Amino acid sequence: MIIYGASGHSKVIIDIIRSGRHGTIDYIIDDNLEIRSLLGLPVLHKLPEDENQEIVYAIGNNHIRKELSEKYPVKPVKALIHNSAIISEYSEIMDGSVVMAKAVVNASAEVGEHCILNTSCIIEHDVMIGNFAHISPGTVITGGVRIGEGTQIGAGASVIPGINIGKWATIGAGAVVINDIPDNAVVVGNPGKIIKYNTHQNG
Ligand SMILES: CC(=O)SCCNC(=O)CCNC(=O)[C@H](O)C(C)(C)COP(=O)(O)OP(=O)(O)OC[C@H]1O[C@@H](n2cnc3c(N)ncnc32)[C@H](O)[C@@H]1OP(=O)(O)O
Repeated sequence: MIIYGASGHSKVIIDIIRSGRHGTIDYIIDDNLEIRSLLGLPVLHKLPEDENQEIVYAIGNNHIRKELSEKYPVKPVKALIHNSAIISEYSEIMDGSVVMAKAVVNASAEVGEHCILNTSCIIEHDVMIGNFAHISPGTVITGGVRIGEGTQIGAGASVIPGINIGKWATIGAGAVVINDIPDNAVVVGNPGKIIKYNTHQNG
C-alpha cells in the first residue's frame, strides 16, 4: 500500500501497519521535494498510475484529508487498526480510517471513512462518528454520542452520553461536553462552552 503524507501523523500510521496484519508499505508520497525518506521508507513525489493501488491519507487536517480523498479517488485501504487496539466485533469502522495504539471501540459503534481514532481514545457503545472526524488521544466518547463529519475532539476531552455534536466542530483539549453542539462550533472548558465558530480556513 501507499501512504500519502510524510508527517508526524504518517509515522504513527507506519507503526500501525508494522504492528501486524496489514501487509507492506510500498512507499510514501509527499508534495515536499526535500523529503526523501521517512522511518526507512522511500518518499516519492507523484501519485501512482495504478488506480487499484491502495492508499491511506496520512494527513491530520480533516479538511485536507477530505479534499485529497475526493481529488484522487484511488482505492482507500481497509481500516488500519493497531494490533493493541480493542475493537468490538459488533462495531464498524469504514475504509480509509486509522485506529492508533490502545484505542477501544465498543459494540454497535459506527465510524465513518477516513477518520482518525487516535492513541488511547475510548469510543463507547452505540457511538456514531461521521467521515473525516479526528478523535484525539485520550478522549472519552461515552455511549450513544453522535459526532458529525470533519469534527475534531481535542486531546483528553470527554463527551457525556447521548450528546449530538455537529459537523466540522472543534472540541478543545480537556473539554467536558455536556450539551449538544452545533455545526462548526469551537468549544472549550468544563463545562464546555462555545467560544467561536470555525470557518474552512481555521477549522
Ligand atoms: C497526536 C496529536 O498530537 S493529536 C492532536 C490533538 N490536538 C488537540 O487536542 C488540539 C485541540 N485544540 C485546542 O484545544 C485549541 O486550543 C482550540 C482549537 C480549542 C482553540 O485554538 P485557537 O482557535 O487557536 O484559540 P486560542 O488559542 O486563540 O484561544 C481562545 C481562547 O480559548 C482558550 N482556550 C483555548 N484552548 C483551550 C482549551 N483547550 N481549554 C480551555 N480554554 C482554552 C484560550 O485561553 C483563549 O482564552 P482567552 O480568549 O480568554 O484568552
